Amino acid sequence: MAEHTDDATSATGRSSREAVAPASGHGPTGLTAEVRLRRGDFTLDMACRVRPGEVLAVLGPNGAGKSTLLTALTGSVRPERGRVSLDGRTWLDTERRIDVPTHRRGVGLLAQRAVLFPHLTALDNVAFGLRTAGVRRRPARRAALEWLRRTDTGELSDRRPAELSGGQAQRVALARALAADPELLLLDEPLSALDVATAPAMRGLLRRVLGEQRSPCVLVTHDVLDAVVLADRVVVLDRGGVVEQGRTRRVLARPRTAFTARIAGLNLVNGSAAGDSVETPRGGVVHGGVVEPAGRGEPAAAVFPPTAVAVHREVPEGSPRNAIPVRLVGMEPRGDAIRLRGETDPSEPETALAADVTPAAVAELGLRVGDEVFFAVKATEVAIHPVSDG
Ligand SMILES: Nc1ncnc2c1ncn2[C@@H]1O[C@H](COP(=O)(O)OP(=O)(O)OP(=O)(O)O)[C@@H](O)[C@H]1O
Repeated sequence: MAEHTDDATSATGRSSREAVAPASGHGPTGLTAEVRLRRGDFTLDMACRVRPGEVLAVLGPNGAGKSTLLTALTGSVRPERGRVSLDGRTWLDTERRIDVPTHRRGVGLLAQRAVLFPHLTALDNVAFGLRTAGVRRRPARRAALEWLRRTDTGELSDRRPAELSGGQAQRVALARALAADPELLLLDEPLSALDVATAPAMRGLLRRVLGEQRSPCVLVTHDVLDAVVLADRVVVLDRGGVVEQGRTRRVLARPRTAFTARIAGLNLVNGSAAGDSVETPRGGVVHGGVVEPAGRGEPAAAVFPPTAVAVHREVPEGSPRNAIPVRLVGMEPRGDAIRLRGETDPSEPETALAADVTPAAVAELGLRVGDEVFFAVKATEVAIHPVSDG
């Protein structure tokens, strides 16, 4: 996935460094969008930029404007003011009265539930888009079969949607969206309708195929794990505006709004994959259960909830625990518990981890901010995920 800076998304403002890029003709520049769109009492007013091959996750509470942003990008609703361009081609410019219709925007959309033609086989569903783009029947079917293989549904090519599970149908819908070689890929809660047994495999598949994509991708999700695994950058919307944005890891590690803090309630230890563990750049190792295998040395994260962490003064012995040395940098009440924040690397505050412990445990250990302690977590509580570089 692409390299980028932190601040490629900003609240709308003409003085912003993120003014819409001029049509350059110097190769792909990705998506640039600046929209103001009113729906009833609600106004979406934001700007974002997504580079070629980059995945931008859009997070935010219900009603924040995530779906409204997608309608502005697809062209199904026209913003009252705005500009949208893709690789320097203008899709929308309200000042210049340009508004390219949806069907000419080259958008591939994967929705919550697969929308497939019920009377067509999986193969014909995927080939359909290619046929309408003028590809002849046989090459279209060949390409469609290849896309089904890439989404692990090659053996389902003759089935109709009614004969597919939700997860299988979603894979076919992904194949269809990608087969059309979209200029912009939009994923609208692509995993939220899948059950807990199916979602991880689909998330892994998305990670693989998005890693190979050159078009920019906007991913709307409620699940912070989707952002961690799939996105290079995140933008957090609230009441129609951008409240946080930046590289995924940084935004989640240093949340600046209550919403982000709530959704970011997962510990992440980033490093590189080594079988059923993650090796950190400073030589630490965290063991866990592999959710999706990653090649040795690939970027990976060990993920665990603060409630799974126990705090010790000394390294706990004789149990299958990870013991991560930390310096306590924060202590605050959280419901019935106390949330401790522990810094693992003073030069990188974003590596801080959280532990939810009882007030009794804090009193018993006599914990104070500044103490050097160990955060212990059982390997069975840790999930190892391959992650984006974000
Ligand atoms: N057609 C419409 N007419 C009037 N208001 C609308 C319309 N569509 C959406 N809204 C309002 O716009 C606001 C943003 O809605 P939107 O669906 O974009 O939020 P969201 O972030 O996608 O929420 P969710 O996570 O619940 O899907 C909401 O207050 C919603 O009520």
